[in-house]
Amino acid sequence: MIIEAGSTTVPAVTIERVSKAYGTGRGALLALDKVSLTVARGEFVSILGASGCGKSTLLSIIANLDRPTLGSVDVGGARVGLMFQEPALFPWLTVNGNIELALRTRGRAGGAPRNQRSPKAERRARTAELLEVVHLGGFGGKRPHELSGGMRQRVAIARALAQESDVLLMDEPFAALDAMTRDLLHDELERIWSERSLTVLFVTHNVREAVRLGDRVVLLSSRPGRVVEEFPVPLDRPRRTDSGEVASLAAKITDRLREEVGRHGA
Ligand SMILES: Nc1ncnc2c1ncn2[C@@H]1O[C@H](COP(=O)(O)OP(=O)(O)OP(=O)(O)O)[C@@H](O)[C@H]1O
Repeated sequence: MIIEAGSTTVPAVTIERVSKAYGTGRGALLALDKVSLTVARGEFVSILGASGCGKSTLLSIIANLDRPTLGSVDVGGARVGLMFQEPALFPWLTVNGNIELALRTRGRAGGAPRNQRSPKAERRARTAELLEVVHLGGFGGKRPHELSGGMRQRVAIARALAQESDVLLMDEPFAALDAMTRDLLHDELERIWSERSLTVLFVTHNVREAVRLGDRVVLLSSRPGRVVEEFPVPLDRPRRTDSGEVASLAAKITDRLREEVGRHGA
């Protein structure tokens, strides 16, 4: 749900003419070339592009893990969370332990203290709540290796919520999952996104997934990454990945993507 102030949308992320070169001189590699993009608060934007077009580089810059060579990114003080293809949970900690650690590094249990509980008891209660949100109630005592890939990604979503992220950057988070689990997680992510008014930038190679989830699909060119075209997705939610409407817009975007990949001989 895009958040508006009066009749204008409120930007959550403003990317202005961001270029990124790795290395210097003749050996320099231009990964991003003057990428500009504004994402509204509460918007879900899918970013699509061929392999190596700089999608991960762009997310690292937005997360302030890397700096642009030129240009700027403004997240207006929002808390930015990152989620990767691999959930990167601590294997020696239980599910509860992984979430509680995220709450501890946030320095509080999330939200205002609601009663006289100790910080530890508050973290426990908050962890239990978050596990319910991702439909993992009762799994808090398990260790990551005891969970399926889909369940581990749900823990990663709960951890991102524990960090109270306003903006969630997702780098192919469901790419390693089977189609059925992916469908389920699409539904859950969409529910959590709309309930919590999150802003999401979702990187994927999968065109249908991009259309299934996005308010907008932003197509990046092959290296160097540039914004080639943006496709609004005017389809009612919830959508189904295998619906005719999703397939038809995905086919149009795939044609454009092929053209772009062909142009660069990738
Ligand atoms: N630290 C680095 N040093 C040098 N080159 C890098 C570095 N990180 C990325 N690159 C190069 O920058 C380009 C963009 O990489 P990036 O990982 O951002 O692309 P991507 O679109 O996310 O790729 P993929 O879809 O394959 O994950 C690639 O050519 C990559 O080899």
